[in-house]
Amino acid sequence: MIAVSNLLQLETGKTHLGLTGPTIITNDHNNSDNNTDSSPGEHPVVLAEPPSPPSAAAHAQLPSLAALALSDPVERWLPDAQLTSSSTNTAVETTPATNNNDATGAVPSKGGENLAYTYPPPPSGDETTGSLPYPPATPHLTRAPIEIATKDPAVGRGVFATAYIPAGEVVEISPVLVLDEKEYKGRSKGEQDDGTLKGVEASQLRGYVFTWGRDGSMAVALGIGSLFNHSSSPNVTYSLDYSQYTISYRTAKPVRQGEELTIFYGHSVRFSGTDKSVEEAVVENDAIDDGWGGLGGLHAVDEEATEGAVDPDEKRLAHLRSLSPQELAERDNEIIGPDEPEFHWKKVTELIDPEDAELTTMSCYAIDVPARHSSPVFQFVRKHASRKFNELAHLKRVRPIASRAPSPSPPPAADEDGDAERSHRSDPDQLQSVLLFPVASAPADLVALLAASPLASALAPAPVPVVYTVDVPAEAARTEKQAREWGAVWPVQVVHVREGAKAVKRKKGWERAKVEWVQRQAEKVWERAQEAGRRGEHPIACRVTDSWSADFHTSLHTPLKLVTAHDTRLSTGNVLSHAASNAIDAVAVLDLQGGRPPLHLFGPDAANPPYLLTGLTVFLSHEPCLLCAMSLLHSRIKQLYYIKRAPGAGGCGSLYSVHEDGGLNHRFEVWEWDGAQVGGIGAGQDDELRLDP
Ligand SMILES: C[S@@+](CC[C@H](N)C(=O)[O-])C[C@H]1O[C@@H](n2cnc3c(N)ncnc32)[C@H](O)[C@@H]1O
Repeated sequence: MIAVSNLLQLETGKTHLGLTGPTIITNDHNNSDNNTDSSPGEHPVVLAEPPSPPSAAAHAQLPSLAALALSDPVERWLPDAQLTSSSTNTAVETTPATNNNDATGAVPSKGGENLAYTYPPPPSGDETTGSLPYPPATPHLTRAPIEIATKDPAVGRGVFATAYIPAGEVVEISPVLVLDEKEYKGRSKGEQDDGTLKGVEASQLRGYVFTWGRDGSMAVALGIGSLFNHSSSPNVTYSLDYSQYTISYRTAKPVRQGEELTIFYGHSVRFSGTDKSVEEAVVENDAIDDGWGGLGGLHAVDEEATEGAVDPDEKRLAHLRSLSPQELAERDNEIIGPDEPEFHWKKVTELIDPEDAELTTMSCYAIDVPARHSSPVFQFVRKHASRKFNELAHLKRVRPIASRAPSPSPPPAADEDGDAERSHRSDPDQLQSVLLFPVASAPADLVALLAASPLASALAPAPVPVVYTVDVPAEAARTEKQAREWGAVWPVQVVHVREGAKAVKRKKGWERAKVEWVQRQAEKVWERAQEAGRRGEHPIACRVTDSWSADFHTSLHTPLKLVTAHDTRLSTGNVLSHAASNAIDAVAVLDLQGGRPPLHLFGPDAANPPYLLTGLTVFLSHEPCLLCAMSLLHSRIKQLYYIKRAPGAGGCGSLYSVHEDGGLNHRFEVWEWDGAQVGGIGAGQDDELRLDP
């Protein structure tokens, strides 16, 4: 049971516990991932519930395991500010519930709610003799090399490896005993909570139950499942199987012989009476019910840590709110160029911006003739050109011999119709090189044709000069700089027009408000990925949001998030449960339930009616693998931002660039974090994380 206090109430009055297992519906008010999105005192709105696991009272007609698993790692909510400001008549509301049931004393939260729910200490045994309540080792039958032992009386029994266990091994599948809310809490839904523990919750079992679904049911894991102790860096992850009524436990990391196998009980935990918990279970200050599951009785908030602390985001918002509309617009619209320190993103593209292109050359035939004889050469070329279009249109046709040697600024060259004439007029005997044909498309009998051409007659009795090959620029220059550099090879035309798909890297920068919006979304997905890692999953997360539009968003706009999901390959044993897939599935489930936020909350790119992820933006902690990149493409996303590359596996820049393959039926923009690798959001571990090891 996670954060019993962290209840969500829909308009129906239905109350939900934070989910156990990787499933998440989060109370905005308390969830770190959204705290910075919210105004204090306001509460999030859950627009839709993911498919519900069965309640203890409704075990018939179970949904498929797959359907449940898909929604497991998913959080969905709308930002408070938007909902309160723009959708007061929206169909749903949430209110924080309270829980005063704390055997060890209620710990009031900032808002006056009692959020604490502290674990009881393990049975103490006989203090006078120091004997343990249970034998130091307990016999059991399991195929996994594990033993139940008490190595630290303050923690009680735990599960230890008797031999090395590789990562990914299922070490236990525990059947569960499900208790409904009334049985567990000793009171019916809606019944006044008088602050005393009742029912099963009043017993020792309080420290042994897992939240089971969202209707208040709790599950006792029979077998070894109840004996895993908590760690904030666990080596075992687990998943709930609502159809089988089991919880399976799988190693998330290799475990050494003698090492304790631990699971993660919840975002922050408190164990009464055990000093160990203080170092072991660091209390994190603002997240309570992450819905990850874990055993019951999770405490809540560390008030001391948050008391008086000013949320930096709140401070920022307060400043922004103090600005006049004009001041705000000026600030928001200031363009931050890609080379400025605040700009942390680089576009992921294989396409080369023509303005940055290096010189490429092609081989051509040329001939040197006095300027006065240029015209017969041009006529000859026109007559024998094998292509309808002029393959050398991007080049000046003529180069005065004097300028053949490279020079920083070649003299203006003669062209076919104008400059040649001028050069002819200025000095008709000036020798100049004239381009004939690209070698690849020249007539096979070029020399013979020239010998029979009017040029030969014009030059007679002098012979037709030798035809030679010369390398010339293969493309027109796009900038004066390119024209200067490439012109040293052969005079080239300058074309200032940008064209189509190639013109992808317009370096105009982003509005300040967009820079901040992208940064905040990226930080949130990164936090979520780290969180997943702490729980023994691969530290990969995905966040689906609306798309930035300068006409629609301001820096006061609360980032809208449709879903956030994390990778669940380790807990589910399904190698396809990548974060992006989980997120895409979650959006589909949301839509099936009609739970997508009202369209007016989205920027103008969102499809109307909604269709897949059309027009939406996706933030990923890591570059998507090829499969996920294709899934995002099929989902019709508008943009993708990722923080870390996945060398050898990524489908958006590393192995391949799915997002700009002209043969596929959709394209999207991709940006990669380019900020500090130390101290920034991309800092730290998993640089080389492979998505498909
Ligand atoms: C599910 S039980 C685990 C098995 C338990 N140690 C036993 O002996 O039965 C949960 C209880 O174990 C203890 N515990 C688990 N993890 C702990 C930790 N990291 N630090 C201190 N106590 C812990 C707490 O007393 C908690 O109520």
